[in-house]
Amino acid sequence: MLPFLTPYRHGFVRAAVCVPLVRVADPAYNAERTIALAERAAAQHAAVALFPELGLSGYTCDDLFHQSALLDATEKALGKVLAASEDWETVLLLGLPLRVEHRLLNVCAVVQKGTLLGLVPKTYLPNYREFYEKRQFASGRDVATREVVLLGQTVPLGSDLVFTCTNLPDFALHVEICEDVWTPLPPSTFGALAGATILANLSASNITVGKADYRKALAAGQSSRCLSAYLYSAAGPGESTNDLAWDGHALIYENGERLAESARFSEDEDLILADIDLERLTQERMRQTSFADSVHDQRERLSAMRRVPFLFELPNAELPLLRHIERFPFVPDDPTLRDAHCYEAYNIQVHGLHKRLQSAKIEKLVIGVSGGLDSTHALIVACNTMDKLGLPRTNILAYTMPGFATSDHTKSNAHALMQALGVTATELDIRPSCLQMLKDLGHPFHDGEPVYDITFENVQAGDRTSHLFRLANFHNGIVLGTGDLSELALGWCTYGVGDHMSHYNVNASVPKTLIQYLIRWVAAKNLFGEEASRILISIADTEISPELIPGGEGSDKPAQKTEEKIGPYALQDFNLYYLTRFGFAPSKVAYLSLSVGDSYDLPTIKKWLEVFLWRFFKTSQFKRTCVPNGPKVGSGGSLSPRGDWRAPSDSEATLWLDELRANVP
Ligand SMILES: Nc1ncnc2c1ncn2[C@@H]1O[C@H](COP(=O)(O)OP(=O)(O)OC[C@H]2O[C@@H]([n+]3cccc(C(=O)O)c3)[C@H](O)[C@@H]2O)[C@@H](O)[C@H]1O
Ligand SMILES: Nc1ncnc2c1ncn2[C@@H]1O[C@H](COP(=O)(O)OP(=O)(O)OP(=O)(O)O)[C@@H](O)[C@H]1O
Ligand SMILES: NC(=O)CC[C@H](N)C(=O)O
Repeated sequence: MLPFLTPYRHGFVRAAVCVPLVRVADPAYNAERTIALAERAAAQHAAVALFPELGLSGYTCDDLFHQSALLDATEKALGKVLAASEDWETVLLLGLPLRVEHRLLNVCAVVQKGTLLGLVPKTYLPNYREFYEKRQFASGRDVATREVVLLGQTVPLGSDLVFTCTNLPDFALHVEICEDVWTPLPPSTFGALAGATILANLSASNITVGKADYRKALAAGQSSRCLSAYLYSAAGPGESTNDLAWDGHALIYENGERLAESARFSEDEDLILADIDLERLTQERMRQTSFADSVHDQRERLSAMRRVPFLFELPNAELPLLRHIERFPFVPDDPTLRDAHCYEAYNIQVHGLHKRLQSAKIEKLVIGVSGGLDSTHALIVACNTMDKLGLPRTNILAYTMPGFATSDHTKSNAHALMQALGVTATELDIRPSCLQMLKDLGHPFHDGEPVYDITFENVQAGDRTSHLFRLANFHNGIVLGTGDLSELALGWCTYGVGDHMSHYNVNASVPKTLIQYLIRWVAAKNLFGEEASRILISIADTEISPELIPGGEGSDKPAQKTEEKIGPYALQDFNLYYLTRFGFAPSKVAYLSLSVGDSYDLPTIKKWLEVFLWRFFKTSQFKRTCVPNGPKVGSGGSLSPRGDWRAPSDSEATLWLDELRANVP
């Protein structure tokens, strides 16, 4: 088995996109520069390395393409690269002009370990505005043969080739050339439907103002629509600037996400690398059933496509993961993106509640406000919803309900918040009714014994819920739920008569790490005024606790620290995202978590992942199979049985735990 610390162990392959220095009509020089970059890609254990369109001759040769001397020399240059490739595992994608059936094709030679695996011709030749390719070239559609003899090898030729790695079947490659992806039906679409996970484009796109963004949109769009990776390499320094300019734009995209991009306009050659998550792509194809429907519709064409097998010896060495992994998948590192996510999450929540109140013709909300994160955020959403409905915020009946372990700190924050927001604030002491219930149960706490068991905890959570529901009846309102996605994943809520239940829950699809950030975001935007912002920051800074078990004598702090019990939310939200959104095995989740490169070491990651697996797969699904309504907020996140997550409440967790224990050192 490969070492744990290599991307190749976890379903990734490494891709390189190269922008060599070229000299127009100097194939010997171009071969030399190509070999130098290919060697670098091979040394980095890349599985594939892409070069630009017509890179061995230069793209801008114009009518020189019809000079035999140039064509002969370019074939010779290919022979040189082919010979150099003997020792490399990396599959090289090289651009050159090639004579076939008395026509000139613009092709990609697919080369590995001294073998010509295939030749892929350009299908769509641009012949408009600055482009005159039809003057020199024919399309791949214009030749009848499906095989040529080149440099002594018999090689398949066509845009219908899918290069499939026999020992890593998810690694399947399709190639197209520049303009091909500018068309409504790019050849790579069929490549993807035929099973290719990596689509490569050899390009020689000249640069004009704004065009780089357009290329990125194409790469993002094609990779998303095809649930694939998209590699793109535009020609760079050295191409003729007779009438055009070249920026050496190299891109690696995966399912709409940019993994790597070159610094453009460099006067030097360039090479970018990224590790592509093939498992993520194949998981996505399995999940998105419309992908298979498209295969069905195109089956005639797809079944005629040809597979070219090749072997890629996996590097048996520790390698760093060349890919940025964020600790907080629900809260992006990039400030602009994060701001946009917060705006959307918040508005989705408000929109959901707005519609529910309107359609139920109910104008009042009942909510328990603890001074903790979840109820604070739900209260903010409630206020904004009332504002939008044109109803007074006093229609929000907010109750702070101290129990046996409520700290002065959270209680005073709860009061201050309710006042600053202008809602109807009431304090309701639950201790008498809890004591009554503990007495009815015969619980020793009623007789003064410090027994703080689950019953003691849930009596308080249940009593609050019981009060809130009856208050809703009494005032003709609905109970606003506050429990978040992370708690639902971990089963960290009191079932039924407890914080599990409400009439509508705006937080059900919002993970704790995002709630924490949303509260800071609302404060930073000062959406509810200075005083509210100050309190929001204080709440966001408070240690997370359910406050159900009292601290020691004279202590104002509750005994429970949630994250000591169920693990840091930073880790558990990470686990939640990768397990439920992508279906990755626990060992891969641990590997990704370690690849974040922050202060969490592997034993810590493993320990809390084990807790997550046990709680998520074994003990808490019954809580998720019956949850109140609430809007789905993020792509990685709804556990509603009516939406994203339908699962048996009586399954085993052994499989996941064993996989973790067996495969994580
Ligand atoms: N598979 C299954 N199908 C159907 N029912 C099942 C079941 N497994 C257990 N049960 C039943 O469910 C009971 C367990 O569920 P439950 O009554 O909810 O109790 P439980 O999950 O044991 O306790 C709730 C936990 O959530 C924590 N909590 C509560 C409230 C708020 C927060 C917070 O921080 O936000 C945290 C609290 O500290 C405690 O650890 C079992 O005693 C059993 O009766
Ligand atoms: N002292 C309290 N007063 C009023 N409501 C409370 C109180 N404690 C808990 N609740 C209600 O029960 C819900 C669950 O309690 P819990 O303490 O888990 O959540 P929270 O305090 O809002 O946020 P966090 O989960 O971050 O602590 C709260 O969101 C709140 O609606
Ligand atoms: N070489 C090409 O096929 C270039 C055409 C493409 N539309 C571009 O501008 O990049």
